[in-house]
Amino acid sequence: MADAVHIHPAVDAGVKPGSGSFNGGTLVCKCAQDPVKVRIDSNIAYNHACGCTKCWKPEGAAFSVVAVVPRDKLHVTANENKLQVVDPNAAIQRHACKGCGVHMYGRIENKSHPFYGFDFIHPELFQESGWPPPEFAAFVSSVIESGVKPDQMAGIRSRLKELGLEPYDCLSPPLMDAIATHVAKASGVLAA
Ligand SMILES: N[C@@H](CCC(=O)N[C@@H](CSCO)C(=O)NCC(=O)O)C(=O)O
Ligand SMILES: [Zn+2]
Ligand SMILES: [Zn+2]
Repeated sequence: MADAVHIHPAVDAGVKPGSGSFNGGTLVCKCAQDPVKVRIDSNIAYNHACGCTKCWKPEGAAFSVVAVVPRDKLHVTANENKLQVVDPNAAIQRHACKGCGVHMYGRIENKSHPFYGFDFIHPELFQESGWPPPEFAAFVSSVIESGVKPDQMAGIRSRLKELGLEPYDCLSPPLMDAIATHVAKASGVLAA
């Protein structure tokens, strides 16, 4: 039998509820010395598991856990010189630590992108606990692009459902609606 796929260490033992009063904290990379630190001065939103090939995942995990914060609530507070952009051509410019490879934040620079104004972060990097848990799983079919066998997908989707993470092959319906609304307003189909 193929080895069981690990979704992500933050959810493999069950999705832990948040404290209900989380309001930010400090993300810390995995370098033993001179870690990069990023301060977040707000709660996180739309926390989800993501199966896409571009989001950073810890060793052995098939999914990342990723959420958004307003870009003006994010500040790099230590060792910013260790950060480099993984792919300058991607919509989300992921700033990774050159020492440990962890992605500290992903920023959208294109002002007409539907999610402009939000930065993507991995809440497991908070030194504080209590952040709101992932709510759904996005880009589930994309794990095949990272090497998961297609015949493992039924098991992965049922495990995600068991964890309460509804699997979607793009984003969740509210986020897809937000994208379509943005596009319809930009084209004039909907009043801005
Ligand atoms: N099948 C592709 C999908 C990649 C993709 O579109 N990822 C999304 C979600 S990332 C956070 O949820 C996205 O918006 N990407 C834009 C970008 O990465 O710049 C794959 O798996 O690579
Ligand atoms: Zn590092
Ligand atoms: Zn992703």
